[in-house]
Amino acid sequence: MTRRTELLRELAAGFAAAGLEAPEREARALVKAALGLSDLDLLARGEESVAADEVARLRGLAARRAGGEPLARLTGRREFWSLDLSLSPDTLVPRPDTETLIEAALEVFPDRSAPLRILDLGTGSGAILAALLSEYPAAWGLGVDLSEGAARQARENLAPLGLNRRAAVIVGTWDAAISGRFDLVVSNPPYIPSTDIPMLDVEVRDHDPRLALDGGNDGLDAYRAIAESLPRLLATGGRAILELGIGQEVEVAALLAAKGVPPDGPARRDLGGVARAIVTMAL
Ligand SMILES: C[S@@+](CC[C@H](N)C(=O)[O-])C[C@H]1O[C@@H](n2cnc3c(N)ncnc32)[C@H](O)[C@@H]1O
Repeated sequence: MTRRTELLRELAAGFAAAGLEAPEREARALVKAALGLSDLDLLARGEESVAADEVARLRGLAARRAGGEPLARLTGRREFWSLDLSLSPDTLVPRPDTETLIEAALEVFPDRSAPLRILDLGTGSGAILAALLSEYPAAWGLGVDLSEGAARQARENLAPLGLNRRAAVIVGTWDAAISGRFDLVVSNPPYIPSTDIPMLDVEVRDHDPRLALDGGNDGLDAYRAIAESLPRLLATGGRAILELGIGQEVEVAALLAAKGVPPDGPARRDLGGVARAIVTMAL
């Protein structure tokens, strides 16, 4: 018989030996997610036993976690903007930093009842689109992704949230299949320079799809394509909000300005102080 506390200790010891940064926290997160338990279940009812088949399952998951597989990949789920999203191998794990884009949107479009037309380029799991539609109940949105698997996943995430009636997701390359204008164009494009990809943490390099990471030689390919199309995609008064990789603000601002859609000021910073969301001036 294995008690919850014993299992936690065993998994944490394995994670520490594997060099994970926060072994106890990781063990708690894995046990909670895999067994559907709360912090209270672990704290106040830690002496309860775990069934042998569950222990075996958890040991298997822990071995994968110790090998560098992110928790979100093991559970197939990730929370973004308090929305519970499903992942597939075709989707990036949405990052907390990306919530800076949602905050920027709420700042520049403060009227929550506005019937915004929203375009999310490279929608992946649909995280950004779902968060925006949940904040703007009268808005309508279109998600685009080159990956068919990601587009399918985005649709599967929008439906249980009741957002599919106000959204469509299509497969395509950036704006190729799109006509019409939008009040808000958002994108978290792939922005890692191709040659940096082998140096990324194993959790990212081996578990996020390459299509979601690779921004070409200098990391800016997607921004060039998006900047080119913004003038024909934005409606009067429209704004674009683009996520930036570390140190990309100056170059992306110049790309946008060159196409007549300059930033409205400094990029909004994420919680780590990184210039993360660049916002264009209203057209
Ligand atoms: C960094 S991920 C962002 C995913 C999601 N929006 C998020 O923030 O979690 C970039 C997304 O762009 C998509 N993508 C890459 N190249 C593309 C292209 N040429 N046209 C459209 N989408 C593309 C990828 O498949 C991936 O889903």
